[in-house]
Amino acid sequence: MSSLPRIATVVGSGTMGPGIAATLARAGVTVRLYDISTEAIERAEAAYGVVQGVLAAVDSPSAPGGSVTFGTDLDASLEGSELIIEAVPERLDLKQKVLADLEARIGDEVIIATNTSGIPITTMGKSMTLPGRLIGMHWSNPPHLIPMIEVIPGEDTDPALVEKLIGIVKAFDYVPVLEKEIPGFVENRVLYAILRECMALLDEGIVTPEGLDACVKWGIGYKLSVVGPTRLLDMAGLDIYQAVSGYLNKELDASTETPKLILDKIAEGKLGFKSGAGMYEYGPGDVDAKRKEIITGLIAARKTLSSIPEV
Ligand SMILES: NC(=O)C1=CN([C@@H]2O[C@H](COP(=O)(O)OP(=O)(O)OC[C@H]3O[C@@H](n4cnc5c(N)ncnc54)[C@H](O)[C@@H]3O)[C@@H](O)[C@H]2O)C=CC1
Ligand SMILES: Cc1ncc(C(=O)O)c(C(=O)O)c1O
Repeated sequence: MSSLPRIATVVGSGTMGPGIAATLARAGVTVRLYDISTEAIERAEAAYGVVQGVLAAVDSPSAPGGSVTFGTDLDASLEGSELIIEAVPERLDLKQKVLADLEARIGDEVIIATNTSGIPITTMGKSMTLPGRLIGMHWSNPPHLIPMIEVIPGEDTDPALVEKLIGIVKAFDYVPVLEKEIPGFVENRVLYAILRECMALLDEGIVTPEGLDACVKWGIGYKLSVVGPTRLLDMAGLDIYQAVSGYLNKELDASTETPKLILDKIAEGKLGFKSGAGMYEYGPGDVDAKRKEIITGLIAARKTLSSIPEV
């Protein structure tokens, strides 16, 4: 029998919601995508069409019977749902409010998974009557293309739920990574360590944005897409790591605040693709073209990586 829920609800249809919904639907789940905003639901309906094409292109597991419906009526969206995936903005107060509100509308047996980027699950569950039903399920963006999900139980999570969620993730052919709870979880701790150093290098004028992107993409990203960091150390030699880390680690950026470079851009309204400018400037049509190039590249890379042995 499939571990997948028959009906699932995704709460929040922004950047992440449509891809999450589409991935589950393609695996045969009846998915209801809910948002508080009508405009967000309209955008999600348009995004869903594009995402479906991408899932077909990567030969994502396909089972009959799945579907996505879109709506702004919460009770209708929760009707019969066995799994709720919360994907509202990354604010603890908002998430706690949404979780408490959801709980008041559902039966005790319904599981709630949160897609938080790194807020501790235990903290989030403090607003809940049954925090045992809450678990972290952190998808990576774009969620319909990155086939790995972090599974993070909080202190109060029912242990049986951990195995259940791992079974669900495997059932749609993604790789579950079980982790102990820590702010940022594993993926974003690593990503944000890289991004902190990158922003410091740009701020100090050590390299251009184009140079940084080329260096990290080919020197680090390409290699790490084939060999993980632990195996990379064996390939390089632990003695080399000792020699370099001995003088380099103390030089690395250790700031604890968001870089000024980023705060200045945000103050100018430059948020990235969503506002037409960010780290780079975009002319008419450029954002759509870049999005397309990224998706095409990720499809090609995923196919290649899926066809080679794990090292
Ligand atoms: N954007 C990313 O790259 C990733 C984001 N995440 C996490 O996923 C969550 C969602 O992120 P995004 O999709 O990027 O956010 P977003 O801001 O693009 O979308 C959030 C959506 O939630 C809706 N919303 C706000 N309040 C709501 C409520 N009370 N009920 C229902 N919907 C509500 C908004 O209208 C919006 O459409 C966050 O916790 C984020 O940290 C996780 C992985 C990657
Ligand atoms: C910049 C950034 N921040 C957070 C996340 C996340 O995983 O929550 C991502 C991502 O790629 O998924 C990200 O790029």
